[in-house]
Amino acid sequence: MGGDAVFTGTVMDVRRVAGVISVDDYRAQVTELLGRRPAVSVPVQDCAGLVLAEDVTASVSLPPFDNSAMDGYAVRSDEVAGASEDAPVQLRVGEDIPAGRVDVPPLPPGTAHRIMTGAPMPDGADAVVMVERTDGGRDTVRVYAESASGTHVRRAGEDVARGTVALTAGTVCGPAQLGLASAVGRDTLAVHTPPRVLVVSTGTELVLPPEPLEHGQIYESNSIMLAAALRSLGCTVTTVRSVADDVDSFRAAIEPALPDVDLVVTSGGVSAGAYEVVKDTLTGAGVTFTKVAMQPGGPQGHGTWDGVPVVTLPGNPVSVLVSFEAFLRPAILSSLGHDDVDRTRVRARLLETLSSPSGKRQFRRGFYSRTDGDVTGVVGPRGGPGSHLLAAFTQANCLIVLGEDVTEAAQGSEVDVLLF
Ligand SMILES: Nc1nc2c(c(=O)[nH]1)N[C@H]1C(S)=C(S)[C@@H](COP(=O)(O)OP(=O)(O)OC[C@H]3O[C@@H](n4cnc5c(N)ncnc54)[C@H](O)[C@@H]3O)O[C@H]1N2
Ligand code: MOO
Repeated sequence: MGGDAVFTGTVMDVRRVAGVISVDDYRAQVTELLGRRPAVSVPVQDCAGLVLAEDVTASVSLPPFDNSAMDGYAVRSDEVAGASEDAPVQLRVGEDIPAGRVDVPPLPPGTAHRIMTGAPMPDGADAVVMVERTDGGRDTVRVYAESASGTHVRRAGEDVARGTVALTAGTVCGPAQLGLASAVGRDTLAVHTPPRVLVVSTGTELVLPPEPLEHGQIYESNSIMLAAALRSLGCTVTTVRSVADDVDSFRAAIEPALPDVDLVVTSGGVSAGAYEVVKDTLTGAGVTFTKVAMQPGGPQGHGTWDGVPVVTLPGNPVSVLVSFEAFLRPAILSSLGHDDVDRTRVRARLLETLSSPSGKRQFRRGFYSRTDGDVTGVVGPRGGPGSHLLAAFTQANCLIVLGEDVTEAAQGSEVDVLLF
């Protein structure tokens, strides 16, 4: 079937459903809420993974001076012209020039300076003969090979010219970028630093391991997942792992921490029943609660609490992780200055037929694999659509995305897959 396959299903414009917002619009709102993190000066060694908030101009050229690419002898190329095993050229050995020598004397005619890799070329020398092409002499040296002008010489500025922009704002600082920043003399860089996040799990039923459970109680797991996901983006995370469904307890758990965090992420207490502690506390107090046209992860809220951005996620564990993928991850990456905030998206052929609610974008946990000779790959679901089915998530390496207009995606049809 491959690319010829079509989805069956009815088309529905989610924007026409009262009170429901599309995934893309909601993602844009959360991204706007988080904004752009301020630029902060950070030691270079702590910048891995962060995005530059400035152009880095080279204060020195790279290399900063002409230097030797080999251990050997700095020579005048015309003096070793024609040298060979049978007709070696003999030169007097002048100075030793190890790397780091700063008082390099010029090269007199008829002389070779012993020079090491990275050491500055002496004035008068225009080539290096590798030690292997000589007898390695200390007072005089026999040179067995000619060396054209420029041979084994690394020219000043051939990598980076002083005064030019070595790295542009918006660059993601990986090992090579941080190496270059150091090489051009920087010890700090202006970068967008990740937010400090307070993660709060609400629910009177929540118990922390290893306390024994009573019937009706469950072990708390959302804060562990969220903290891990947030830390993978570099965030500093503190957690409040279990707040009872009671407005006073919720306030008491969060308000004292607000001055020290940049973002609050809650889970639970946002749907339609009684005891919706997050909704009860924050409705009309800076947070808007919405239904997003997606499954799982429908009930959502976002806004500010005493000026601090708050994102309130639904309580079901799979909804938490899918919401992180759909909203928090792109919004945080954007706040950190990343242009590319999306997971790698590929097309894959479905290994079994899936159904999806009309008018909602469905995210199914899946396992994607490349197939030989296939530019896309194949994907099969892991577990059903239920947002309580966390175990299946641990078997997944991707999310299968079924669009709002899809009610059934047939086995063999192509679907979008977001790779973790
Ligand atoms: N009448 C309606 N009921 C529900 C609706 C609805 O639209 N109308 N939406 C359903 C959907 S979809 C979701 S998702 C949930 C969201 O509910 P809440 O955000 O209020 O979450 P809770 O009820 O507090 O918890 C849901 C579920 O998740 C478990 N949970 C919560 N926190 C944790 C945690 N930290 N660790 C592990 N598990 C957690 C909780 O025990 C519940 O089973 O509402 C539906 N209902
Ligand atoms: O939309 Mo809820 O998050 O599935 O179970």
